[in-house]
Amino acid sequence: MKLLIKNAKLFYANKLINCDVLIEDGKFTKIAEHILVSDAQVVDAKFNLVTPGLVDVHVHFREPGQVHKETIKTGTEASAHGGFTTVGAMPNVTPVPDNAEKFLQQIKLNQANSVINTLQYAPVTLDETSDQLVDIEKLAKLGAFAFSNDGHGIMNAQSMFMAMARIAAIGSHLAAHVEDKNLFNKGVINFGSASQRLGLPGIQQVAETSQLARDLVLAKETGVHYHVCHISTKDGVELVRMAKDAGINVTCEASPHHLLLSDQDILTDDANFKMNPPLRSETDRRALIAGLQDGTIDMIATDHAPHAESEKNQGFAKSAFGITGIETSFPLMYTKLVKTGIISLEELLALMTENPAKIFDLKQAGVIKLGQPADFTIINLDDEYEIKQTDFISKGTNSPFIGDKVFGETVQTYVNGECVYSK
Ligand SMILES: NC(=O)N[C@@H](CC(=O)O)C(=O)O
Ligand SMILES: [Zn+2]
Ligand SMILES: [Zn+2]
Repeated sequence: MKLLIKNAKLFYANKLINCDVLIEDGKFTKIAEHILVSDAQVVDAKFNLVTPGLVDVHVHFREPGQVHKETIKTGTEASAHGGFTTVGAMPNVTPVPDNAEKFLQQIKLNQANSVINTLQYAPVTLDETSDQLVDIEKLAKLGAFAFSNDGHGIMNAQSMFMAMARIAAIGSHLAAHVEDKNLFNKGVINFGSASQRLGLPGIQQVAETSQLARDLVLAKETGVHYHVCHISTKDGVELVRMAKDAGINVTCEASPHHLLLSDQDILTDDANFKMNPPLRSETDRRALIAGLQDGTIDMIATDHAPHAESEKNQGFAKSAFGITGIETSFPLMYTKLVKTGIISLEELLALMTENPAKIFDLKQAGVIKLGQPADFTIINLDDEYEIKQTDFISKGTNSPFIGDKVFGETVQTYVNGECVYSK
């Protein structure tokens, strides 16, 4: 089977080049200015962007347990629509895949239902809520690509310390939702002027930063690769910057919503602006942008957290935390960060492909290389379109960006040389 992509504006070796790309048996086999093959299926990319398939290390699909919010099928089809070919699925499903049997069952479900590459996180502790560690070594052997208690975090310092030591010993990765529950204050929004204005209980910034400081000390001691999920505060970015300068093995991600919105954008009691961590102040948002520009923030991750409409239309006090994000991430980042000159297109693509792949040792993802599986996405950077609720493939349409006009629509997405999304 041969597939020839003509007239690509290809992101290749950190540069954009105009060329043709040949794919044979699902792998990249030739990249050249002009390729002529008589027996290939031809796709004219029309000098649209051709990027390695986007990589997102932080998504929530809800299967098993809450398939009314999302299934692996709808989640991965939505991912393909967003240009993603590899995602890391968080383990806060029901049941939590916290032993060999449940983990293998989860992997089977993922394989049977995914149209892209779905990598599976294992939890760090039983049920994600106890202090008792899972069998880290066994779950890694069974294919856990990293460990995380996302959604809950790890309150007990000893559990965290032991988990880090064991994850370091096998060379895996620990991704942390940093939030001290004891400082959470039953909050539903950032603590500050917006929580006062709307009369809602606020989540203090120290809930994030105090636990992050603890973890950085433990990461230094154990040498583990420690990855900070959805960083949201100025002080958090500063802590990561200092830790990196001190040689601690820490990386971090930021989500499109924390980079683009602040609590000042919450004008009404609309829970499409409710997520955890919450939208912070404009000062925090700017610090995140600075962290993206100077490399303190290593990657963009969506924290795609779909919920049903009935779970999101009850105002801040009662609605679920989280927003859908996998279908709007690239266009939002491209329109609001690249077109405005805040970062370059090459920088954005690295943040969404090569960086996450390298940092999480995903050898088959994030770059276009000869011999590599042909996972790539064709993206139209020229035509503006509107983010519409009716265009989501995800079951979750809980987005604060509906109605925004953006550039960067996915034209086609390919996994192993097969088209898995076409506009
Ligand atoms: N981000 C959220 O607000 N919610 C996530 C959990 C999480 O990422 O902490 C979810 O699973 O819904
Ligand atoms: Zn989280
Ligand atoms: Zn999450």
